[in-house]
Amino acid sequence: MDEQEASEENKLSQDYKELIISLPREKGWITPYLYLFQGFWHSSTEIQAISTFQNHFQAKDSDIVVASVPKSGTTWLKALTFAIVKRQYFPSLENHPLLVFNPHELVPPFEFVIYDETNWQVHELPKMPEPRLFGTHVPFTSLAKSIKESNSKIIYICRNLFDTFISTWAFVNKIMPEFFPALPLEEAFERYCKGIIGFGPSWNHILGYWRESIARPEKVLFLKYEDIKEDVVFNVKKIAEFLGYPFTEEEESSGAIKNIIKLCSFENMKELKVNKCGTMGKGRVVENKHFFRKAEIGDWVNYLSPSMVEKLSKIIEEKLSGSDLSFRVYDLNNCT
Ligand SMILES: Nc1ncnc2c1ncn2[C@@H]1O[C@H](COP(=O)(O)OS(=O)(=O)O)[C@@H](OP(=O)(O)O)[C@H]1O
Repeated sequence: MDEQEASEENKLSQDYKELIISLPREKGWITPYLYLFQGFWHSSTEIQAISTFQNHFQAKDSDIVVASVPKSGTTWLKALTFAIVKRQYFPSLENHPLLVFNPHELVPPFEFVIYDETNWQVHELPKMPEPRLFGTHVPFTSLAKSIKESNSKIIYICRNLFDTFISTWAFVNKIMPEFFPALPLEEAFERYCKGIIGFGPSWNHILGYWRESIARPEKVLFLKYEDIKEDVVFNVKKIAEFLGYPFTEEEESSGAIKNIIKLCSFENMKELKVNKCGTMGKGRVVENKHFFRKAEIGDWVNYLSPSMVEKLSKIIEEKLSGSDLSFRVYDLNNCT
């Protein structure tokens, strides 16, 4: 066992060490290994956090869970959800929490904050004002049972997998521990195509929430990054209605929707001090600025070779076939 692996393993309790050893494993992107747990690839510390979450989390009917594939618009959707749902308490944009907190702090993730051994915020749960807002990258099948059985709501965001892959690869290379070698694009791509990425295979993650949104449309709202970009007003109204916080005509005419959109826009958020200079996490400290890169549709054209595009296109076509699900891969506004 090398030094990095040992340091990951040290964070685990004995029971989890035994579980982890029994799982299939592959080389990780920013951790020594990813392990196949309940059909998806996770780091060892994520598995411990997910299991604790599954065993202990008690959902309330008023809870809202922002779920996503990593690097598909989570930060944006968390900001929009917080601004929409909590607008009664923060009607003014001049002293809004989103101006001084990163969206991941306001909508904490189960697996990286609440049930993560290093950050451990379980004691905060009883203090959270309702509706409680949570984030997660955990696949639908691995969510705590009480979320599925309660009347809590889930809003899910995903993004075309070409941009999601590039966004992930760029992010990983920025937050990589110094002693870790840089991850070449080609190597990352091969692992991605095999589904070996944290919380992957990404297509199975997407299909899990997609199918649930069809079976229970009142429970899961399925959103695509590209659709929100194309018509953000329509989607903000849709999110508000789905969550049970619709905008009144008066709010609409007074510019409440436009204000929320502006507050949560990439251009605004990226320039805030908290997002330029702030950090998050205790174990692996991540600079908030890395959550804001380009926010474009189709940036992948600058990175992927024709053969890579062909390979990933075929995989996506095969994996999503029969699901009635497809993605826009170029920004139509920038197409000539
Ligand atoms: N406000 C806002 N509006 C639109 N787009 C935004 C916004 N904030 C972040 N981003 C872009 O989203 C990408 C990061 O994805 P996530 O937020 O899902 O990352 S994470 O999973 O929470 O780490 C990443 O995309 P890329 O730029 O393509 O890498 C971010 O730039």
